[in-house]
Amino acid sequence: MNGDPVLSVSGLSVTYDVDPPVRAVRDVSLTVGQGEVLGLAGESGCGKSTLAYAVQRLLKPPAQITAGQVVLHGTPGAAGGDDVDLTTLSPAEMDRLRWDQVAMVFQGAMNSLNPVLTIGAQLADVFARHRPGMRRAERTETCGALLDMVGVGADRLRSYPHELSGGMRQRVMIAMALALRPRLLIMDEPTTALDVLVQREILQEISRLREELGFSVVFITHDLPLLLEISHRIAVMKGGQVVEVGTASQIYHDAQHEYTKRLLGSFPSLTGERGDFVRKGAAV
Ligand SMILES: Nc1ncnc2c1ncn2[C@@H]1O[C@H](COP(=O)(O)OP(=O)(O)OP(=O)(O)O)[C@@H](O)[C@H]1O
Repeated sequence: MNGDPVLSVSGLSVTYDVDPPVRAVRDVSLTVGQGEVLGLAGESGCGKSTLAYAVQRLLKPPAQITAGQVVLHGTPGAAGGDDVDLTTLSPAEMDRLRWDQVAMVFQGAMNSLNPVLTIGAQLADVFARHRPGMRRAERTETCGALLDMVGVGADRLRSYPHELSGGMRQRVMIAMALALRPRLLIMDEPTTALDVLVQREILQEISRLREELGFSVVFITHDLPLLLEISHRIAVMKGGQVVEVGTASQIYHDAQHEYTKRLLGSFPSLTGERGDFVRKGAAV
């Protein structure tokens, strides 16, 4: 990992308290560096989403964090720059940090926009809640700038969700997630529902924004070839545990764990043209 850590997860365990209990996340430890893209790979059901929701403290019963810490490290020199263990915060304290410091774009997020409110109104709502002192004119201007930033265009402020394509709506969700300039963006299968070209455009956009704004990304997907392209490091999960962490190149060229090797082997595309791209390296 390069740079100071933004997030350190240590010994985190989550259980769904059903009968019999499901230990969905088992003793997971991970670190995310400043400006880093950490890919989280693994087959369906291995616990990726549960881990992401636990970090954001968005789990609901019967899910329970049974052990571990999720420390959000402060920005050196910034006010209130202490390390905070998110698992110890009250719901109200966590509400203040969520979106502001750690934001999430989840699978199908584009369908969670309110159909009867304009895009502008929904973006403005983030500022109304988290930046109550912001004047209306500034809010409108900032929302327009955000839509420009993600390539939707400020002229769409008055559009309703149904007037935008799926890709555009997902860009709006990314704008919303970045509105308060969080230091960490968690993306859980953010482009799975989109066609491949739109998916690629959005990934390039995220990469550009990350370079411009300097936030870190945890990118979750079962699409290992995609992760090899876009991640600095990749953590491979199986049965609730992280079985291997390495740079994209280490994972591709020198996977240590049998499961990682099997996962790599299950994507024939890695030996084709795309594999060639991967072998030349470089995060997006
Ligand atoms: N509400 C729930 N009650 C009981 N078990 C659950 C619940 N939600 C998830 N699980 C179980 O927890 C485990 C981890 O699920 P999770 O959704 O985190 O995996 P995932 O890797 O994100 O999968 P996917 O890629 O399909 O989203 C699975 O065994 C799943 O069946």
